[in-house]
Amino acid sequence: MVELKNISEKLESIQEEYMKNKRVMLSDVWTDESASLLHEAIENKTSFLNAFAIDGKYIQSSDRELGNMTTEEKRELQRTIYKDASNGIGFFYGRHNINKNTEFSLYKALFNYLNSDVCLNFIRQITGNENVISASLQVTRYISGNFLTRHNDVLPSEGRAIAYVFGFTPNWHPDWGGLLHFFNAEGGMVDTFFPKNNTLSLFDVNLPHSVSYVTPFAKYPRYSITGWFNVI
Ligand SMILES: O=C(O)CCC(=O)C(=O)O
Ligand SMILES: [Fe+2]
Repeated sequence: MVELKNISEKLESIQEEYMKNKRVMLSDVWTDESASLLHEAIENKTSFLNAFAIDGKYIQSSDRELGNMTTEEKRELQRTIYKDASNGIGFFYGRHNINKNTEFSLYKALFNYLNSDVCLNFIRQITGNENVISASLQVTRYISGNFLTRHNDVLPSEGRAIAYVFGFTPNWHPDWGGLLHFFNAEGGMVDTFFPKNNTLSLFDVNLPHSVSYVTPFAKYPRYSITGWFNVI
């Protein structure tokens, strides 16, 4: 069983903040049992595929596939990824997709919970978006060298309305990167959400944002469960 804590007494201030900034970060969101079950599953029971693009083509490679590359191949891959990133479109991070066909019982329960009326009503209340009817999800892992350059999450074909990030990273140091930055329309940085454990960041898909480069000296991976609340 996974579930969020009841936070009805804080709801009004959360709503106000979301309405004002189109983003909000909540702390201590999962029940203690859910937080530790999810954390343990992400760390020990989840296989990640490394997502990146080469010449505009979306690629997902396992850690083993990347590990088996020669030094020369790795260097070439890095060069290609960095070239796109330097032009403003780049990503390199680990992901594990969860959907209605997922068999692992905890992730199945998580998918059902995030798509339940209890959870969707909570999101509708905070954001004022009454049309939210589904959630899509993935587990993500950012290790040293991973990043996601500035973008928005608008994708009409999937009806994305609100992006969410459940943080599962205790004891993160800002020097390690992996910071969720928000930008205004002029490209100025307006806010930063710091990776933490048992948090929920919610933001409007129109807000430009990025995940900063995770430095070579990051002690741990930055783990999250992330996705979108959708209107279709
Ligand atoms: O992990 C995060 O903080 C944000 C991820 C993100 O922006 C995305 O996956 O589109
Ligand atoms: Fe995003």
